[in-house]
Amino acid sequence: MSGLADLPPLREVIARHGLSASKSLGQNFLLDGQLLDRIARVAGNLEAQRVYEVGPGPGGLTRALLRAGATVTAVERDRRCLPALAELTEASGNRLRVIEGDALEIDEQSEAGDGAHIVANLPYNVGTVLLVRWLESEAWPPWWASLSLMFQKEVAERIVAKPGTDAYGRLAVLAQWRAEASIALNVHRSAFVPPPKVMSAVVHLVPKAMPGGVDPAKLSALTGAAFGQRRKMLRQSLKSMAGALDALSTLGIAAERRPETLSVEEFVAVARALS
Ligand SMILES: C[S@@+](CC[C@H](N)C(=O)[O-])C[C@H]1O[C@@H](n2cnc3c(N)ncnc32)[C@H](O)[C@@H]1O
Repeated sequence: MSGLADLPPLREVIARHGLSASKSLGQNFLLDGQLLDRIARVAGNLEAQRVYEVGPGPGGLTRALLRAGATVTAVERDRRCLPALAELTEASGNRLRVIEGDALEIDEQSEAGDGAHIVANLPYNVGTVLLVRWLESEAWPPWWASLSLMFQKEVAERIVAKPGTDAYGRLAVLAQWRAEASIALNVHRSAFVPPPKVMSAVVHLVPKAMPGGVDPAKLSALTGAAFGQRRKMLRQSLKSMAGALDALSTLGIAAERRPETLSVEEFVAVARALS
């Protein structure tokens, strides 16, 4: 039986299985083994850890995760990729289990198991929907141990943005409320086949230990209303949200401020008062 070291180069696998990249599935593949190892290391030491990978495609990142010693559950929508992934399952001595399906539909917690590290290189629209779902988990700490996710650079910058910047908005407040969020790695567009139009970056998020008492839906509604009219003062943008202006006044937050001047902690304090 062949092992991971004996696998043919990814380019060969892609050609043999006819895996031309599909635009509608947001497919841009990474083929450079060293870069893929660096991306896998963003998740930390994966020796004997469980990983949930979304969108393995032909399996470049999956190979790196397996090389790092992880046991991987992967969900892939494109059935054309399954034969190439089956070869990886065999070469890894069954440390890879592949589920054919849509990551937005499956019961990921029971498939991946509590404590799994989530790693994904996804089309950015699917990635942001999943990120918000993982961050808005009712149970906290959540079922996952960490998130290492590739985004287009502009989205990555919105996740880690600080108050007072143009990139600061709902995504920054939600992400930094519940996690330590950082850009771990920039990835040049030329690393992908085919190259996308924009640069990418891997964001690393680790859940924060935190007290409860804040309803994620309230924080989402609050930041949605405030940043939905980001040029307006809070007095205007929050006027139709029951209790919001009273909460601002109780907390000593001036209603004349604009949303990008509020810290994550101030948004969370208002959401707590509304929860
Ligand atoms: C950008 S490619 C990355 C492939 C591979 N991980 C790599 O780094 O080379 C995104 C992958 O996600 C898959 N994908 C897209 N939407 C998906 C979804 N909703 N559920 C599961 N997989 C999806 C695509 O088929 C594709 O294989």
